[in-house]
Amino acid sequence: MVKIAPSILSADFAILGEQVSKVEQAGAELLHIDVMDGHFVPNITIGPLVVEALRPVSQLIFDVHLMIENPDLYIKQFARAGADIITVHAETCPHLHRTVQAIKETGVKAGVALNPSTPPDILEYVLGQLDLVLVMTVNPGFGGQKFIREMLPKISKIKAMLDRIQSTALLEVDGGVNVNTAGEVAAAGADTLVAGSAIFGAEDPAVAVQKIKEAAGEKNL
Ligand SMILES: O=C(CO)[C@@H](O)[C@H](O)COP(=O)(O)O
Ligand SMILES: [Fe+2]
Repeated sequence: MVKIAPSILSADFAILGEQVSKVEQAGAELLHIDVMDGHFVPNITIGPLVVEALRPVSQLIFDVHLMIENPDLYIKQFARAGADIITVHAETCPHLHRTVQAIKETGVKAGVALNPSTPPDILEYVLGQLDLVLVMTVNPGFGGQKFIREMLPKISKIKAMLDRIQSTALLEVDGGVNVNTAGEVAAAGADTLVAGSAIFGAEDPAVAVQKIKEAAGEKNL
C-alpha cells in the first residue's frame, strides 16, 4: 500500500492543528509541509515556527519540502523545529552532495526534489545517500495545479535507478495527485503520494485520504 502525505498548503490555517489531527486519524503516514520563499518559487508560505507549533500535536512523519534558495542556511532550524525528512530542490543546490550531508548531520532524513524539467541523471551520484526522492508533477509554487502526465516515465526511470542500487529510499510524487491520477502514479513506481487540494479541499479530508489510498492500490494490483 502506498503512503499518503497530505500537504498542509491547502489546509485551513485558522484550524491547522485540527486539520492535521483529522488526516492523522484517517491513516495518513506523513505530513507534507511546503516551504516557499518567494524567490525560488513565486509564492511565500510557512517557516520553522509552524513546524515547531505542530510538532507536539502530531506523531506523523514531518516531510518538509523546501522550495527555497540557499536551503543550507535553514537546515538546522527546520531540524530543530521537528522535521523528520528535509527535502531540497536539486535546482537550488550547486553543491548537492554537501547539502545532503548537511541534512544528515542534523540527524534528519534527506530528500532531493526535481522540478518537471530537471532530468533524473542529476541524482546519480547522490542517490545512495538519499532517504527520499521527490518527483514534482507540477511546477512548484502552488497547490491545485494540473498533473503533468509526461512525468510518469520519469517516475519509472527513477524507480529503476533506486532498484538498481537496492535503495530503500521513498519515491514520492507531488502535484496534482488525486483519485484520478493516484493509480497511474503508483503503477509507475511511486510509494508515497503527496496530495493537498484533493484532501484538504474535499468535504471530508479523512474520506479523501482513504479514497486516494484505494485508487493507488487498485491499479497497483
Ligand atoms: O509542493 C507543492 C507545490 O509546489 C505541493 O506539495 C502542493 O501543495 C500540492 O498540491 P496539490 O497539487 O496536491 O493540490
Ligand atoms: Fe510539496
